[in-house]
Amino acid sequence: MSETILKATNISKVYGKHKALDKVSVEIKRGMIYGLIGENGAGKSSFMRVIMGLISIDEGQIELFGESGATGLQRARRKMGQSIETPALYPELTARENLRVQAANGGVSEREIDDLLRLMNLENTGKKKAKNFSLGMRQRLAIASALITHPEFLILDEPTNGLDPSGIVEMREIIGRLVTERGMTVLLSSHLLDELSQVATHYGILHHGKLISEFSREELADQTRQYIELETPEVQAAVVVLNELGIRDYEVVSERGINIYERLDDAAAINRSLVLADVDVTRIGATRQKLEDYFLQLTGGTTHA
Ligand SMILES: Nc1ncnc2c1ncn2[C@@H]1O[C@H](COP(=O)(O)OP(=O)(O)OP(=O)(O)O)[C@@H](O)[C@H]1O
Repeated sequence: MSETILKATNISKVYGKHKALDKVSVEIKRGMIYGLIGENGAGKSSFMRVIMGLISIDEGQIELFGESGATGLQRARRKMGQSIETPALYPELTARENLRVQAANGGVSEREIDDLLRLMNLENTGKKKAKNFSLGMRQRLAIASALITHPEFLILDEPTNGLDPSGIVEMREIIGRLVTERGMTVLLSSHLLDELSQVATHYGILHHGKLISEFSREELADQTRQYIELETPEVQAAVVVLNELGIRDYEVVSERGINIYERLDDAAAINRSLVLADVDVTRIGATRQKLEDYFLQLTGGTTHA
């Protein structure tokens, strides 16, 4: 991962008196899937629009594919696709027919339509017209339309919004494929950290127009790591047993609570040892910090994602 695809520096956007973006800096390298997370109104769409050149900025610099300045950015944006302003889907046409029209509009060949239909899990939609598609199918068709011109960098605004759990999983898989099969770079947004948790390689948390935190997938996994949650009225006695079992990576988190960060598959055996030592256990089990709790922690816990 070396080439910088997007370098946005100190981007600010003001609507009247409202600062929708406040000195936002983001760097995206080739092959990254960058997830922009923020509650409604945090500025996600504004940032994406700014990057695509759909709205102007009040402050800051944008560099795309190493290019800057009006002409350079215009050239660079030809290598980009987006689903911010969803291309009009023709409701009376099938998925294939829609893509044919998009190919004609984009002045590109129809050669890849089959591959795009497969990539987007739309190959079996046959004669079904777009007006009869589910929301997930419509979103996938919109992405297929954005891909018809072979973009290297794709911007997707809330691609999982409104989808049911299986639709979300499908969308995540598809986005993963864009990177593995097509070598693309993706910037996408969601108001839920959890929805992008298994797809993005990097995250930026946007809150009231400010980028308040950035972390990688690995850092997120560390922050929200799995542990065994042990609840007992006899914390001191339990600690003695844990030490006897050779468990070192644990933390007493409350008067009745201990989090154990190792031997995650051994909760039953740990429970047996505690009971044998006459330590009351009111609850024991593997758990993981909820991503949305982590999000609230980052944003100050005052708002809901
Ligand atoms: N054209 C506009 N004129 C005035 N205010 C705007 C305009 N577009 C956006 N805003 C305001 O700027 C802020 C950021 O909006 P933006 O759409 O970028 O947020 P978002 O994170 O994408 O939220 P959502 O998920 O609701 O789309 C919001 O307070 C919004 O009301």
